[in-house]
Amino acid sequence: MISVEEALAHVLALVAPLPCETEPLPQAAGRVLAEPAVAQLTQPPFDASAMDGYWLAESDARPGATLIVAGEAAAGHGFSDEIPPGHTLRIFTGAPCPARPGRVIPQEDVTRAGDTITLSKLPKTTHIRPRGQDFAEGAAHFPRRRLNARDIGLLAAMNVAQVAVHRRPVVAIIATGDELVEPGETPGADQIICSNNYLLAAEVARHGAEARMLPIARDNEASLRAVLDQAEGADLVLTSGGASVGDHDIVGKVAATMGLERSFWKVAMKPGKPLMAGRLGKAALLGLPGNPVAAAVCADVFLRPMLMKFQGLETPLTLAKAVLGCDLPPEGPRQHYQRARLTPGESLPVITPFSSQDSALLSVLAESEALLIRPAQDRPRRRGETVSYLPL
Ligand SMILES: Nc1nc2c(c(=O)[nH]1)N[C@H]1C(S)=C(S)[C@@H](COP(=O)(O)OP(=O)(O)OC[C@H]3O[C@@H](n4cnc5c(N)ncnc54)[C@H](O)[C@@H]3O)O[C@H]1N2
Ligand code: MOO
Repeated sequence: MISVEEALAHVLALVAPLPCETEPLPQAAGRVLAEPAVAQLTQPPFDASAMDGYWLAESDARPGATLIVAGEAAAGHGFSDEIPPGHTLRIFTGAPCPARPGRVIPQEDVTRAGDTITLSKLPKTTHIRPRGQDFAEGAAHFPRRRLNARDIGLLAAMNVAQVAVHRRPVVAIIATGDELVEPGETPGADQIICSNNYLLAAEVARHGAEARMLPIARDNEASLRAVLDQAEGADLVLTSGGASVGDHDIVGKVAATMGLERSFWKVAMKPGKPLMAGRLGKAALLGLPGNPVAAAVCADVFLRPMLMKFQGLETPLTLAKAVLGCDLPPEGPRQHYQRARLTPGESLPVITPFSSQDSALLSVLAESEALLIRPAQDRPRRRGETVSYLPL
């Protein structure tokens, strides 16, 4: 068995960033830029008023001064004539200011009578947003993460109507097992519902990839081979079940006959021990254990980094710190990912693993907020000790 760190290095070695494609901005949220986006203009393009009020030249800015209103500027409607000394410009938020030193007095701070205003006090700020305050033409935006709504807003303001992004990875999802039926079907007496595919498809979508759900493969060579054939063209083949040592665990065997170059089989982690990975034709293959929680934990630890790398991102697993909420016994030879609850603590949150850690319990997994990580052969831990966890 190899360590989690070694296994992660192996799975990442199976992945290369996918080529880039052009996407119109409205479709770019959640995608990863393949090259810097460049601002096509300067923002704001002119000195802009930040308030509804009156623009006046700096030389006229004296408390008590009375000025004549010479014209009006609104957002989208500049005022191009000169404002002579002793005059002021009625101005609204977003309107261009005259191109000489001046300031905007909010309308609350003046007294208006007919065509004149009298200044009461002079605010400390000019209430003018200088040209280029946000960004200049040619400025680059290249966040190393999936684009969020705030990025899309910035790119739109930069007049970037389309972006170069990495292609989304296509993930073929295959469940294996004679016992499985799809949700909505009526299982026979010895059958259960296939849940792994749905959990995995949701993970795949959540991380910006495209899930291709394939039919359930039965526990025989012909069926599995036929379904694996349907994975043709996917960037990643994600199987679950049939990974262990039982007579019906045939994923490794069948994939080998189809040319799998196996990187590893079995990882010193709990749950997730029978995990396998390799290259199958042009695709990477990640063979998850069938136990639903084992599949889910392996998705958190291995699938997510793979999906990120396909999209040009190398995001290390970010572990957080918490304080143990209970005593724990020593650990065995595998790194243990314990499903746990988080509650607020003094400086760090308090983490308390659920009492049952059986890797079939989806009800416990669904309540979990974190995976407490216990190193292999960890000594007993006492309540109050600081530990690491993977947030869910
Ligand atoms: N003698 C040994 N037996 C087992 C070992 C071992 O080392 N020696 N490892 C155990 C561990 S750890 C795991 S994890 C499981 C994983 O085995 P497989 O990957 O071969 O999974 P299956 O046997 O096919 O299924 C296990 C379990 O999960 C259920 N399952 C499978 N697919 C789905 C699905 N799509 N949706 C919902 N549930 C699914 C299946 O019905 C089984 O109950 O092996 C242990 N055994
Ligand atoms: O990976 Mo298995 O479920 O360790 O429980």
